Order: sequence, then structure tokens, then C-alpha cells
Amino acid sequence: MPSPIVVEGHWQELAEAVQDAVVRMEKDGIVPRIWNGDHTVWKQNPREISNRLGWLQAPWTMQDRMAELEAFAREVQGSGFEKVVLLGMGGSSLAPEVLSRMFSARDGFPTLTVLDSTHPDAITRVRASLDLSKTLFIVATKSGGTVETLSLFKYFYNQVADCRGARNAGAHFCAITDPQSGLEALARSLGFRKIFLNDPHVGGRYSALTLFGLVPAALVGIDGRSILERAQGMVEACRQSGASPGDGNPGLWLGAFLGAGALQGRDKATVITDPLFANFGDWVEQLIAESTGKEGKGIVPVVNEPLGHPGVYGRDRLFITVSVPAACASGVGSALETDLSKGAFPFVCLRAKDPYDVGSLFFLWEFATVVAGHLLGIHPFDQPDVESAKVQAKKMLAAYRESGALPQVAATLQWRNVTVIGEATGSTPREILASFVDAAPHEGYVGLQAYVAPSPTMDAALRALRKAIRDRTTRAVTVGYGPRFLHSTGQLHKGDAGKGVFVQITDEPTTDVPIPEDPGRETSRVTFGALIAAQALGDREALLAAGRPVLRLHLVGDVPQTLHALAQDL
Ligand SMILES: O=P(O)(O)OC[C@H]1O[C@](O)(CO)[C@@H](O)[C@@H]1O
Repeated sequence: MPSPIVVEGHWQELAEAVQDAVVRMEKDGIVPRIWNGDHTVWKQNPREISNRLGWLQAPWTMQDRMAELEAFAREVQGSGFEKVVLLGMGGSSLAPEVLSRMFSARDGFPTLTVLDSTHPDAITRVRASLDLSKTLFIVATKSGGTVETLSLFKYFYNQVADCRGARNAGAHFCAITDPQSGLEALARSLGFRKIFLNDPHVGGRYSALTLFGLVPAALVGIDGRSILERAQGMVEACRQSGASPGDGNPGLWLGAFLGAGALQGRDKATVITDPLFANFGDWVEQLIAESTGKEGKGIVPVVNEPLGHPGVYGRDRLFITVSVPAACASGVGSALETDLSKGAFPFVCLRAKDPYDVGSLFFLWEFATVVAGHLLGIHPFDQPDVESAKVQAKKMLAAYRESGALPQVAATLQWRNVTVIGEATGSTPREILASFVDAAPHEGYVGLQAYVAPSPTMDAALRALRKAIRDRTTRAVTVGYGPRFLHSTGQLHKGDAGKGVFVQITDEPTTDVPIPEDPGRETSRVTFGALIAAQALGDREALLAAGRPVLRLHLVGDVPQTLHALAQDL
């Protein structure tokens, strides 16, 4: 059976290892065992495995829910909502973001904004853009307890209650969560317009093709049925045991490529996407990083990276391009594509037909990730190291509640508008940054963790700094906005082999926003500014405790300008 997505492999020197991995997995019956829900594919203990395999059936089971989703979308349209704002983190927000960016806004349907930042400037910007009387909020959290999501909910609930009256506020909210979560109870008590209860046997990062992806998609008029149909084609392809290049089980191939590559030291899986799939990389990043980055192992996803000439890439890279047909040869092209095909790097090209193939791609990557997880011998469904940062952030907040201030960390250098914190060599921020990233281990990586408000200007500045560091060091450089990355690459940063070094970028929000203690109550003991600062401090503690080097650059004033200046000087 030909794959619904063309998977072209140029394995180069990995060819034998990939082939061996496929043959070994065939012999061990890995594919049928995955489909039979056999937890021993990964671990002897079924904990968080046997009850995390619902995504394998989702493309079929979700079909039965589509009529309900479409009816809800009509109801929302009919009620005059012009905007939908999704509040959620990680697996609860990344797939809706991919879908809403891929498909252009449909006439007569609301538009979607995803808010997964707790930076006060990001919140006030979104708030200022809304006519609350015409806005519906989706509160999306599997666990029902994620602090960022619940804090955003409490803030916007009070905003709506102020504008529409407490009795009408609930009608502006719907929830997507697991049955019996804290959010379900809260949503019932506040009279939410709708509560969608997802299959609890699906983990957050595997939930794109469940209610978490499909409800927001339906609300903005995306044809979820077509997306599911494409995914079903991939489900069938991933049931096959046989695999030969360009044919057979594409999930097995891609997983073998990622897993065998990592075992051979090519653990920087660089994903290059066509503009059509612009945000797909962010979704893949969470899937790979949170699934594989643990137990001292891991695959480092490198996404949204500016292309460079082959000399800037280390021997630890492999590449995967995701594109529509014409682009595979040219669109993501440039010198890199030519050099990849000349044999410099192992690479796989995934060719989709059109945007609806995103359904196939979601499933393909999910399957490939658990196959790679099997090869690495890790548990692809848990995230044990996310907790350490949460515990530290809670400690910081407890201190804040008690004393009204967060614990201070001593500055190493104060230089114009930059405060440097951390062990440092050099007398300017530029020198310190340069020596810090130069000291990244051979075939290690640099993680830029930006606790600032996302914007296109900030994206461009971070991109410039990222490129400058990569070109200087030939190390892979990843970028994530905080606290969003804590729910994506945060697990890998603390759980992998420890070859990452981390640069925290923090700033001073222009305003601060209080987080209500409870929805409907004005009292507040913590602000969003304190929360994001506590999370940065907490993750710093967790990284240091795990033996990871951390440098903090605290910037005052024009952050993008300072980042550009640092990049230029590097
Ligand atoms: O959907 P929830 O429970 O709010 O979780 C959001 C994200 O946080 C994590 O649980 C931990 O980072 C992710 O796995 C998940 O996608």
C-alpha cells in the first residue's frame, strides 16, 4: 500500500542502521504489538502507557463526534460570536494553532486567537483586541489544573463578567477537558455554554486529532471530516508491518530514521517546513521533545531555524522536510536542499498533497515518535521532569505570597540596560554570552528561553540571535517563549543527556495584571508578572539542580533592539 504522504528517504550513512532497526522491529512484531496496546513495547510497567493509547483509534472514533461539533459551530455562529480565544498550553493549544494558521479564515465564521503566554504585555494586547460581547473563550486543559490556563481563565472570566454581567458570563466560555477534572466541575458551576469531555486515554501531545484539535477547528469553519479522513488513510498505512523505502509503513520508517539516527549521535532532528505548514514545527517540537527527552536520552527537535550553508551544521544533525509537492525540490530549497541531496546529511522528505494532509501528518509523527521511543528504550507518554520546574515555581510563589517579593538572584554584571546573572567570563554581555555558548559541549545545543511577550518583532530578534549563535558555534540552537516551552521542550532540557546550555531572556513587563483568586472574585494575591518571573526562577533552579548551565540576561527597555545588538556583535 503506498503511503498517503510520500516519504522519500535519503538515509546516507544511516541506511544500514535504519534498515537494521526496521528488520529487528519486524522480527519483534512491534507494529502489531503497538496496535494491540502492548505496553512492553516500551516498559514492563503499564503505568501511563496502557491508558495513553487512545490516539491510535481517534481518527475513527472522532468521526462519530463531528455532527455534534458542527452543530456547536453553527450555534456559536448564530449567537453572533466573531472571535474565539483559546486559552491553553502545550498539547492543548499547539494543534489548534497549526490548524488555524494553515486554513484561511472562512467567511461568516469567527477567527481564532490562541493565547499561551502569561506575559502581562501579551495578555493586555489580546484583551485590547477583543470586543468581549462577541468573544467566545475555549478553556482547554486535559488535566484541568494547569496554572497558566486557569489563571488566564480567571482573568478573562472576570473581564467578561464586568462587561456582560455575572449571570451571562458562562455563556462566553466552553471547556475541553478530561472527565471529572477540576475544570469540569468549575465549568458546570459557572454555567459554561458547553463542556467537551475528551477521551482520557489520550495524552496532551497526542491529542491533535481529538476534541482538543477538532473543536477549535470546527468553530472557525475548518473541515475536520476531511482532516480525519486523511488521518484514517495514515492509520491504515501505519498498520502495515512491511516497510521498504517509499513503500510500506511510513510511521515505522520515520520512527526508525529518528531513533536509529539518535542512537548514532544524530540526535538533532531538524524539521524544515514549507510556509503552508509554518506552525507545524512547533507541534512536532513538543511531541518529540516531551516524548523522548528523558532518562538521560532524547531527540532534540530543531524547528523554525533559519536555513544556513552546510558548514554551519554539525555531524549531529539529520533533516526532515515537510512540504507540498513543488516545494520539496525547490520551496524549502536553497543551497541546503541541494547539499542535503548531494549526500552531506541524512534527510527525509515528507510530501503532502494539500493542507488536509495535516491529518495524515499528525498521525504519522505520533506513530513515528512512539516507534523512536521504543528504539531509545524510553517511556514516550510521561513527562517526569516537567514537575521539577513546577515545584520550584510554587516555592517561589509561596515566598512571594508571604513577603510580597520573589527571591532575588545576585547579578554578575550590570551593563547599560542588561543585567547578567550566572557564572560568567567576560566584561560585557556580548563577551559573556559568547564565552557561555562557546562552552556548549561538542554536539550539544543552546536553548534560548525567552520569557517575553511573543510578537513578530520579537520573533525576528530571537531568530537573529539564534542564527548568530549557530553560525558562531555550529551548535544547534533552539528557541522557545516562556512559559510555553516549559510544556514543550522543558522536559527534554532537564531529562535528556545533559548536552544543552540555556540562556534565559527576561524583561520588565510594561504593565502588570492581577490574577483573580477565583473566578468572579476581585481579590488577588499574585500577578501575571509575578507568575512568569517565578516560573523563570523555578526553571532556572530545576535546570541548575539537574546540572545544566544557565545564563540569565535580564533586559530593560527595547528588548528586540537589544537582542539584535547582541546578535550583531556576536
Ligand atoms: O492540557 P493540560 O493538562 O493543561 O497540559 C498542558 C501541557 O502540560 C503538560 O502536561 C506538561 O508540560 C503537557 O504534557 C501538556 O500538553
